[in-house]
Amino acid sequence: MHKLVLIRHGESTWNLENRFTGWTDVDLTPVGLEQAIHSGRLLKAEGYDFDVCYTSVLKRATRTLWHVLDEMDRTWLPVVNSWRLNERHYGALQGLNKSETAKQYGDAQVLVWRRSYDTAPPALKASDPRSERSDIRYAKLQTEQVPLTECLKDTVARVMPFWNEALAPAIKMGKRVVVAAHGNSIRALVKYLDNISDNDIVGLNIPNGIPLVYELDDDLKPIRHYYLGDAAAAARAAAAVAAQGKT
Ligand SMILES: O=C(O)[C@@H](CO)OP(=O)(O)O
Repeated sequence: MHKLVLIRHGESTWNLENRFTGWTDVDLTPVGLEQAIHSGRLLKAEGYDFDVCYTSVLKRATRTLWHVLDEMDRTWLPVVNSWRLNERHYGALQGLNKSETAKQYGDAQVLVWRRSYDTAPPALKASDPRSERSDIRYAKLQTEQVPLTECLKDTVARVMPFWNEALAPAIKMGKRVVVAAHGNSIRALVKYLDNISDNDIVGLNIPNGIPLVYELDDDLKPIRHYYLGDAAAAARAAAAVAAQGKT
């Protein structure tokens, strides 16, 4: 039996301000930092240890991982950063307030933009100053690989090669893996792992800064999964994420 630990980053400044974030590289708030530290303490207290760590190229996730590892006295572990674990790109919504957007377009439309499987938010123009296409961290990618918007289906399509080529082989080799990523890149992984339908994935929300443990069999099929710590608090935090897009 393998254990895979997934952690969504701690609260970010734009989570606090309730803004669509996507690939915008905002930092953790003091609360987010505490959530990361708490996750590290919890993992250590529960006897977890890792051999290799994976995260995105966005600082809210990398910093979350660093603090988790610091608390576990494991800052020396190898860390692989991949853009494939980045948050889903939020297109022209990046920077907008979620509940103001719901007031303008309605709760139902914002739910579609936030949680539908295959409807992407309006795209950024490539010339928009918010576009990440000129960001040096993506310089080695083909232009079209740096999205101008994404639906979850698009995120699944770019996360899955990373699962197949990096995460799954490492887990199969017996390595203990932790992934510090984002609400929607984790939803993409969970959709695949639990074979969640396109309709049911709409209801899945991942809370900030709480380790989500997947127990996997030898074929990497999930046996069960659970949040570490207070399960009721994790459920409340997931419900609060769901409510962020309402008026
Ligand atoms: O804004 C975002 O990039 C994500 C995660 O914070 O938000 P949502 O939960 O609305 O998909």
